[in-house]
Amino acid sequence: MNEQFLNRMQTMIPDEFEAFMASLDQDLYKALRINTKKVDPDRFPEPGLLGKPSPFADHSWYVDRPLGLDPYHICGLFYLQEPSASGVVGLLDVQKDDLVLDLCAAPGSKTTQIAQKLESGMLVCNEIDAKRAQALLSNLERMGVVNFALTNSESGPLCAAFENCFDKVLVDAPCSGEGMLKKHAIVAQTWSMDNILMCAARQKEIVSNAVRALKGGGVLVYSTCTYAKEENEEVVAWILERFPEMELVDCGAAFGRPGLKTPGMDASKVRRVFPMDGGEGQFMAKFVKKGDASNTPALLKNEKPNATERAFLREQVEGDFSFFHHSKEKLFRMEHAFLDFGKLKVVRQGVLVGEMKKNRFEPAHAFYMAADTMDRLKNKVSCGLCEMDAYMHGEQIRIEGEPGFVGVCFDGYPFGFGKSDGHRINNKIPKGMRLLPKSHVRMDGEEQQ
Ligand SMILES: C[S@@+](CC[C@H](N)C(=O)[O-])C[C@H]1O[C@@H](n2cnc3c(N)ncnc32)[C@H](O)[C@@H]1O
Repeated sequence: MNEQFLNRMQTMIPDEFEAFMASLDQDLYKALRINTKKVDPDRFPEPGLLGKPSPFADHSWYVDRPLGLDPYHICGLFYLQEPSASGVVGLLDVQKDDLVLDLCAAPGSKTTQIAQKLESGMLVCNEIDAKRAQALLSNLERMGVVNFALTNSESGPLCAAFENCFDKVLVDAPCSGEGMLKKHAIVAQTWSMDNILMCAARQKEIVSNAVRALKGGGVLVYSTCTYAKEENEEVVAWILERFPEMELVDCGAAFGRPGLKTPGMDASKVRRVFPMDGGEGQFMAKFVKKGDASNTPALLKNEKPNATERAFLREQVEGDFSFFHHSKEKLFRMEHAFLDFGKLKVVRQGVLVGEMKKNRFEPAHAFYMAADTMDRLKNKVSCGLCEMDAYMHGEQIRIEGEPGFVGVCFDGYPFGFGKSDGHRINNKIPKGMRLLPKSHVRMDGEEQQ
């Protein structure tokens, strides 16, 4: 371990340094957050998985094992989220009709948490790294998020295009990641003061853009998963000095501890979590933007599905949808009007329903995963764990039923779709999502690869 890092920690928390060092030898804190859009937390089907409730967020529970291959995880009933990370979104105080921007969103633990709080509102989540944006998209689909746009942009142009537009903005900034020491050995190997200072400069740039995108009266939350003061309290003090319109407000968290005393900011208003507090490490601060500057973002014209698309929707789902948009041959839907992003790179906006191929309509995986249609699907088949395991490995399954497209479910929860010939379901799980040949779904509750 880097000596300078250890010296800094000793200075930062002299009375608890030994406890901090001991925490480095303990297992990582693990937790899951129940997806309230897909399941009533009181009816979570695997209560045996849940350890103690996490103090950081509602519906978040400590767990004691890896659960990435748990069937309910694949169905999107929960998200595996480091417990202290789940404390950040509560500070945003998301209202169901808010327009929210998550500027640094991949892989999506906080963005999917924000989405759970929205109803008629909408989430714009952004990720600068194209590869990480794909991982984020996969999590958004798995969790069944409907009203979202995922952009792949630098923070500057995105925030300039949406000046004074957002009710809430989250900057979960790229940081030196000292709270990830145990998870990623690389953090310890590459620790340096230069890196901390580089991160701090980048954080200030991202926050400056975020302030621009926030409406007057709106809330900005700044968070990191590092302990370095230069990236935490000192960034907060810098924001207050640079942007007089930003007011630091008490983050109102009932967990963790106050920040470190720092000139130019009130450390009692921000929150820190160290491993001694029940999570790996998180810093968070909440600001309100003074004034009433407010812009309404430009919208795209609502489009109508064509006759083939309409026939598909009628055949598959009870009830109606509100907003549609086409891009080339693809059809997307949302329960919020589509936003106009102009020339910005949009990876996805809304639920991909499917695509016209010649004169046929080929549905998409995301369509069957959406949380708001789960109980409205007309054609679905249920399989047991062995069949799900086979299906997730790309095999066909034998189930009698009506020919045509069907949602394929485990315990009533869709995890994909297929095309039935009346006897067998032809596998339509996207290739990139299939399990590796030797991996198994939840054998003895363990992930095995
Ligand atoms: C701490 S991670 C975000 C974690 C995420 N909020 C979550 O809870 O799952 C920070 C993200 O910021 C992205 N990032 C890196 N440089 C950036 C920049 N200059 N502007 C915006 N985002 C950046 C990284 O690719 C990374 O995905």
